Amino acid sequence: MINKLYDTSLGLLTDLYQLTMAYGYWKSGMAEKEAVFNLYFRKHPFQGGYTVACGLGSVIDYIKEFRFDASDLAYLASLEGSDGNPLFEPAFLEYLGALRLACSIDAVAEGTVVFPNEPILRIQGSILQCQLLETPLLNLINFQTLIATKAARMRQVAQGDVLMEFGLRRAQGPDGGMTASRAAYIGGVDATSNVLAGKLYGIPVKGTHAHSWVMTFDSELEAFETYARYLPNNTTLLVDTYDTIQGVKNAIVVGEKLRERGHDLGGIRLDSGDLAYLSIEARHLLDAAGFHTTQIVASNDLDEHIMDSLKIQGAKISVWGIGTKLVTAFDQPALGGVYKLAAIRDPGGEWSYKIKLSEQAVKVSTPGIQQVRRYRDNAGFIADMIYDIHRHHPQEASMVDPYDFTKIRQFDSETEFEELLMPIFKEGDLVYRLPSIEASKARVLQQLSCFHQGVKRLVNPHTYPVGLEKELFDIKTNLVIRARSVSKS
Ligand SMILES: Nc1ncnc2c1ncn2[C@@H]1O[C@H](COP(=O)(O)OP(=O)(O)OP(=O)(O)O)[C@@H](O)[C@H]1O
Ligand SMILES: O=P(O)(O)OC[C@H]1O[C@H](OP(=O)(O)OP(=O)(O)O)[C@H](O)[C@@H]1O
Ligand SMILES: O=C(O)c1cccnc1
Repeated sequence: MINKLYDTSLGLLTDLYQLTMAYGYWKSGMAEKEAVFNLYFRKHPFQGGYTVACGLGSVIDYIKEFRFDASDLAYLASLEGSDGNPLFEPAFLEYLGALRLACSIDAVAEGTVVFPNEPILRIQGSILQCQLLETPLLNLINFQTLIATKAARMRQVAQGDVLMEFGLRRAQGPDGGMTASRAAYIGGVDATSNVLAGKLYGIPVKGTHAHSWVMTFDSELEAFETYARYLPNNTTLLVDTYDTIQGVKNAIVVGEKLRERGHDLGGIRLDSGDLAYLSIEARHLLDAAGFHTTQIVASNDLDEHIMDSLKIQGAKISVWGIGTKLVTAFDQPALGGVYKLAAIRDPGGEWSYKIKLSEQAVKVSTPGIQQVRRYRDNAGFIADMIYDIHRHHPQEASMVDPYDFTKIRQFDSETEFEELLMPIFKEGDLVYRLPSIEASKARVLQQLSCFHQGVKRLVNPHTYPVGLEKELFDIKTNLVIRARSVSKS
């Protein structure tokens, strides 16, 4: 999608430092050193208790398209260092021009519920190639995961109501709008007003009309009548341009005419004022006139908290139109996903595990070639365990709380589980069939239904247990101790 938007290949959609490091690896003969990186986040967005992974579809498109074309190389050749000489030598640019990605990528499926420190993507390949992918992978996963999570939160509040995404006009540019529409649909909205997203992603498109339609006519009634005459099968009338209650009455007049012609009044839309009071009044008026199935649509700066409050107030809203707060993730506009080196293969073929130290314990990275095991019982998911695929003995496991090593949980060989990371690319070849966008959307609901209600609540959610398998925990602890002593010596 984005390459079409900008009419270019996408090798340069990265930070300059990835290219300067790549050059350094190439010059020093380290380019082919094998490495493993993990992409994960440290804290749920929106002070929530869960996160919905999204963006793998775009990652697959990106990796398939990845290359540096002649114009990219010409641009890189024009870059200069501080001494005015070219930053990159021609032989390196030739190397980039011939580069074909040969990384192996394992990832969790789109729509999977994930938790802090769990790898969403694990990338294994030459250090040079893994490094080049850091920025684009974070770009593709962070935003879509954020928006899918926001939409999932709204879906949890809306329960069975219809959710429409109206955000394109407020989105962060064209690509922000397109990706938000895709991620919001996977996360839980039913339709979008974004017609290009409808065409390209197969998302249902829906909409009402704007205030300008009403203002164009001499009266609101004439505006409603004209709209209903020409769009009798798409008639949701915006009733708040002048006086909302009078607007509902005018909509009922038009609804009666629609009925005489064999159609029905689809809905009315409220876009200002007290949405609880007005929706209850509108429902009375509509029901009294026999319009029991006419929907009440609400919009106006809605988010999951206002929706929740409106539900508690008994608002009679059955369709929610949500724009700005959804597509911009208004209260937390970025997910802090990171991409960290976890292992490097020695010349002898052995893996050497790596950690990034930090003063804050939560920021110390976890080493190893990781997989996530999600345990369940009859009631649903009970805990996730991050383990090292080369070390762990799969039958029985001890899981350590990484922030309190005295908390240890045992899982016997009878406990059911699923593994979250699946092979996506093997040495550059795609080995995964991306599920349909509908299947990814269904996965979110199916996954969320298996978590305790406390994990899903909006305020002070319960912390779902995520631990490290004991052997991995010990490896990490020893590496931290060693790294701290080296940094002091
Ligand atoms: N009953 C309610 N409880 C909680 N929040 C509400 C309720 N009714 C509306 N809201 C929210 O309150 C905010 C009201 O926005 P605002 O102050 O812009 O008023 P307005 O009615 O939209 O006025 P305007 O005519 O300028 O559009 C919106 O975010 C809306 O979703
Ligand atoms: O409020 P949002 O969640 O972003 O939903 C989209 C909004 O976009 C439209 O109006 P617009 O905001 O363009 O104009 P208005 O504020 O005058 O209604 C629509 O009427 C909604 O209010
Ligand atoms: O169809 C609508 O009602 C709509 C579309 C975009 C933004 N606001 C409303």
